[in-house]
Amino acid sequence: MAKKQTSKQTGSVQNLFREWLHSFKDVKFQFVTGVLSVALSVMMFVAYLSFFFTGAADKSRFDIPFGEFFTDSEVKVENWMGKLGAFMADVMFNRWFGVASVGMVFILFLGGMRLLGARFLPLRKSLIHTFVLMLWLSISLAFVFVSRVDDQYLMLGGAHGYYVSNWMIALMGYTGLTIFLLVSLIIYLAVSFDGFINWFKGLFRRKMANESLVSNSVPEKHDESVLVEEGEPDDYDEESASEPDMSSLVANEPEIDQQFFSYTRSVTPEIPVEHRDEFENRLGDDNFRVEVAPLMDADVDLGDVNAGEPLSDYDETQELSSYRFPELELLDEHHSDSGEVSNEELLANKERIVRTLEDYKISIASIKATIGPTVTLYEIVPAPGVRISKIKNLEDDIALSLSALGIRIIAPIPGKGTIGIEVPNSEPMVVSMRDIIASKKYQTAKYDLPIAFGKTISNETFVLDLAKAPHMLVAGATGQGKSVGLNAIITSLLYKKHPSQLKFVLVDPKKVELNIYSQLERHFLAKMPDEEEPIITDVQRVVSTLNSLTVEMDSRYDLLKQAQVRNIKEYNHKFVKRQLNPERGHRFLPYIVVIIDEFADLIMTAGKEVELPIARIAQLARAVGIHMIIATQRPSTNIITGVIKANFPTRVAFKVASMIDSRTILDSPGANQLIGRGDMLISQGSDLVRVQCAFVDTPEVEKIVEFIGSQRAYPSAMLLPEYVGASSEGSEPGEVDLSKRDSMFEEAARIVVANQSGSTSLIQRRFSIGYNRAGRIMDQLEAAGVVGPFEGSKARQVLVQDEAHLERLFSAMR
Ligand SMILES: Nc1ncnc2c1ncn2[C@@H]1O[C@H](COP(=O)(O)OP(=O)(O)OP(=O)(O)O)[C@@H](O)[C@H]1O
Repeated sequence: MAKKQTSKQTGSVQNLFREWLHSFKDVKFQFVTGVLSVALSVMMFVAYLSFFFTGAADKSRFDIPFGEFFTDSEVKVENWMGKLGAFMADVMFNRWFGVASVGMVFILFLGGMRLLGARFLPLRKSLIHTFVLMLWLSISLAFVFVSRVDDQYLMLGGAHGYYVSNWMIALMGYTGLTIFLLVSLIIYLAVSFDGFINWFKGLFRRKMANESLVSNSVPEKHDESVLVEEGEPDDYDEESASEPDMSSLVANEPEIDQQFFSYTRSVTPEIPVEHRDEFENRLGDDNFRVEVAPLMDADVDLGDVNAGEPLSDYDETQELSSYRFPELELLDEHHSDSGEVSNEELLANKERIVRTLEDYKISIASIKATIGPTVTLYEIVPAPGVRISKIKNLEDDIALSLSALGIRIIAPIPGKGTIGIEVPNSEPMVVSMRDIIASKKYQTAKYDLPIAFGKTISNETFVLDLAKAPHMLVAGATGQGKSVGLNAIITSLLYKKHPSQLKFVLVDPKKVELNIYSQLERHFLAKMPDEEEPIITDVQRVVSTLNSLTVEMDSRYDLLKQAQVRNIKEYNHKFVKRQLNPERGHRFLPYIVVIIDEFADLIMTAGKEVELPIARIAQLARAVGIHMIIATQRPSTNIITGVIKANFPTRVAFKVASMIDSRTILDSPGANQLIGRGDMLISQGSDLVRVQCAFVDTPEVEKIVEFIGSQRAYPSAMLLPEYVGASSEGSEPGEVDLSKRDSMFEEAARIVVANQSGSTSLIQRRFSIGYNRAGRIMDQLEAAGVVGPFEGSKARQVLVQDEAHLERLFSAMR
């Protein structure tokens, strides 16, 4: 009884606390609090500033009793903010943290401005930094000025600094405290600022390098004075100064590479371009490290060596280095009224399950309940000799006796040998996206494309990697949570990925569902060059965008082949390590996630035209980082065809109308028994997991989009390659008018002959032109007899063997 009362009291305290938290979400409340905080911080700052000039004069006033000080109008002070100001400043300076108390004013101002909608700095980080600095500064100032306290009107370190430093001096002595303060400052800087450690190490390295250069023998060809004066590269040592061994350069030895690279980087501009090419050819196509070769060239004047820092890894985020990831505060906490399953409910359900089974002469050995957000799983161990199929057949009867919709029986639970009965909770809980994003599982997930879907039946956060999925089919009857699910997918990717690492292609024939994301155009979206709208709604545009994605896919495969890697991850790793030369068309490849809402509409209107490119992308695009998510309301076999199904191994089913629909999407029944509102089944191969989808409301998505959209962006959306329909690729060469050759015709022919590859994407890449124009040039090359006819996905055959032959062909044409 007493226990019940205590839990009731705790519940009401929790409710009060929740209400209090909720009041912060009220816009008026936020505005008023914001205005008050900013005003108070300004007043405090003025009082604080004035204290430096008026503190001495006002000091004696504080001897007057507190009540009298404030009530007696005869008592006057000098502070610019009057008695209140004098009092506040005295408290801040002398009783709290001394000069460092200004940190509190700063935080009050920042918090107030945030409530008014202005974001200068991240609030939480600023709070932590300010607090740490306040403590440190207060102790340090008190320590340094410890003997000069009594006759001063202001204690620089405040009472806090005074007492703590005195206590620490007694504890570890003056020397101990000095070391403590210095070390704590270094640790703080190292933890808080990324560049600090390198800078700190650099202090010692530079010193050591100088010493070693002065005292040791330096290879003769180096101009010692210049090297010493300009500072050595970080990892300079004698070994790297001596003649490098070519084999060590080619072998994958990162440290050595770095040394040579850093050492020779600034030499490279001195090497004639032809010279560099020679070495590049010798060492292999795309190896950035080949530029070290000129180090062996005795003619290079090393007197000009500008010993720079080692060339660090390529940072794809550099262009938008100031980009801030969305903050957790943008998401709301959604609390349903209760969401808790009472003991009574558990016991009653258990009783009913046991009784129903007994009615059918099924006895059980034990029963265990696991409470999930919307469903409770009762795990039954049947008594020996009971056939599982018998229990499964009673599904409807048990559902009837529990008078609950959406009972699902799992017989047996895979890997457990028990039978599961999932019973919906009478008061389902809403799983907030905020909780899922804040969860350790999502935060620490090392996935390439983490999707935080929601919570499983045992209340665990469910996160999957879209990069491994690798394509996803989402189905569910209208109003069962599909749109919320898509928003959860996009949100979880936005919270983890930088705009340089991920692009979305959003297709929304309904025109309303995904339109909300159009503000992300210049950060996260990809589109065709001539496309005006960032979200694709027109069916014909969808067809060309999908085809353009297949072109992008092919061109990514070409890049992977040239880089001799198997997938996007290895490719990007090589690119980041600067082992792939951007001048040879290499680029950092962002993941592309294609989301198609209402796939049924598309198939109905465009049929095979969309099905074929989708199937092609789904079959091949995984390795090159293109992933598809298609959603539909109508999971019938004419929409989700065999081809589509075979290529979309991850299936997500919200509640559907019938068992047939469930079979179409999941290959098994179950989705028809879900309870709706985000209740879903996720199938990955043979696994079927029931998950309550995280809830993210439209205003939250708007806030996230606004947060990202208002930041500095790329000049445009990522441009997909242009697509020319198959008809123009395969057009008759006779139709091409060679008197109107493209201005790049000759250059393109030379590249094709030099590479002995008739690939349109090669021309497109080399000249940075659209696919249309590159395709036209290729047709002209065919008409001129430089390349053979179009051969599908393969590059065309090159008919001209060398440049001399080509030149003869040109002169015949002129
Ligand atoms: N994960 C969830 N948790 C709680 N409630 C949800 C969840 N998902 C959806 N709902 C509720 O269901 C309603 C309908 O969801 P949603 O708009 O996602 O359905 P839908 O399947 O996309 O419908 P339609 O196909 O008609 O667009 C939401 O407004 C919300 O109230």
